[in-house]
Amino acid sequence: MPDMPETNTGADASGKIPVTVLTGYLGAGKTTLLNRILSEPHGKKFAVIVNEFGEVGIDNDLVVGADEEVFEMNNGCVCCTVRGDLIRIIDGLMKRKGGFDGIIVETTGLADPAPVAQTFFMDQDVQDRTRLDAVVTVVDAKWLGQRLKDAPEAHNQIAFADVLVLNKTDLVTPEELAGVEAQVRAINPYARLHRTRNAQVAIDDVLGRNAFDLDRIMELEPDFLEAGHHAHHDSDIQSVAVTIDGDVDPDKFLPWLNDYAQREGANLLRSKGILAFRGEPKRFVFQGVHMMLDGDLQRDWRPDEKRTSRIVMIGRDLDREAIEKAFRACAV
Ligand SMILES: Nc1nc2c(ncn2[C@@H]2O[C@H](COP(=O)(O)OP(=O)(O)OP(=O)(O)O)[C@@H](O)[C@H]2O)c(=O)[nH]1
Repeated sequence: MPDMPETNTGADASGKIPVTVLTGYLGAGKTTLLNRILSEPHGKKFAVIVNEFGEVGIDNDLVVGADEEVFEMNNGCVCCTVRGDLIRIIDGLMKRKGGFDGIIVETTGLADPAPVAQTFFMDQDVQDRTRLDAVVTVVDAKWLGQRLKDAPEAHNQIAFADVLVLNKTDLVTPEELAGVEAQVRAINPYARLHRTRNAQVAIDDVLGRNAFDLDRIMELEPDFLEAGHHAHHDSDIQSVAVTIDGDVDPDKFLPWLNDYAQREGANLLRSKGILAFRGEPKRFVFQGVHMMLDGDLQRDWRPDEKRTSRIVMIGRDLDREAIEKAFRACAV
C-alpha cells in the first residue's frame, strides 16, 4: 500500500474528522476505556467530550491525558437537554487551526445513543465536517442481567453498538460470561465483540473502525433521520451531589460510605467522589457500582487547587437529605 501523505488537518481520507461515541450503562467502564485509549502511545490528538449525569463534574477530573482537551457537559444528558451544547462544542473544535485526529464523546450511562448519533446526521455543519466512526458500547458483565430487566437504556445502548466491549469479565464465572454474551448477541448479532478486563482492548479495535452503519440503524429506528426524535430517561433515577468546601474525616466518612453502600446497594446504581482527607496531601478517589466500592489515594492536591470534598450518588429512591446530612457530618 502506498504511504498516505501526512496532513495536519486531522481529517481522514473522507476529509471529515472521525467521531467515536462511547456509551454503556452507569459504571460499565467507559472512563476506564477512555483512559486506556488516551494513555496509549498513539501519537494522535483527540478532543474528548464528557457528558455526566450529576450536577457535580467528577468524570472529567478522572480522565487522564496530557495533550487531550476535555470538554465537560454537565447540565443535562447529551441525548436530550444538551445536544445543542454538543453541536456548539464540535463547531468550535472545527474552527480551530491544527485540527484533531478524532473526537471521542463519552455519554452519560443513561444516554440513549440514538439521538447522540443522530446529531452527526441532522446538523448540516457537523455533518459536513465530521463522520460518525462507531458507537462503542461498554457492557458490565456482572450487572447486565439486572440492567436488562430494569433499564431500557442498557438495551438500546447494546442494540446501537458497532463495537461491544464486554467488560468486567473478572467478576463473573466462565459460564456466567457465556450467558451474558448470549444475551448481548440476542440483542445485537452484528457488532464486533471484545471480552475485556479493565477495558483492555487494542485501540485499533475501538477507533478508526468506520463501522457506523446507517442502514442497520434505519432498520432499528426507521425515524432515525427525522427531527424531533426523542429519548426519555427513566425518570426514577436521580443524582444527589454534595460538595464540602474543605476536608473530611476519613474515620467518619469511610465507615459511613461502606455502611450506606451495603444498606442502599440495591438502589444505588453508581457512586463516586473525590475527597480531601484531613492531613492527607493526596486526593482520595472512590467509585462504586451498587454495593461494590473501590477507593484509593491518588495524586497530590495541587498547590493551586482548592481542597474540596465532592460525592455523587446516582440511583433510585435516594434520600437526598439523609445523604447530605450524613456527608456533612464528616466535615472537619
Ligand atoms: N473488577 C473490575 N472493575 C472494573 C473493570 N473495569 C472497570 N472497573 C471499575 O468499575 C468502576 C466503574 O468504571 P468507570 O470506567 O468509571 O465506569 P463508567 O462507565 O465510566 O461510569 P459512569 O461514567 O459513572 O457511567 C471503577 O471503579 C473501575 O475501576 C473490570 O474489568 N473489572
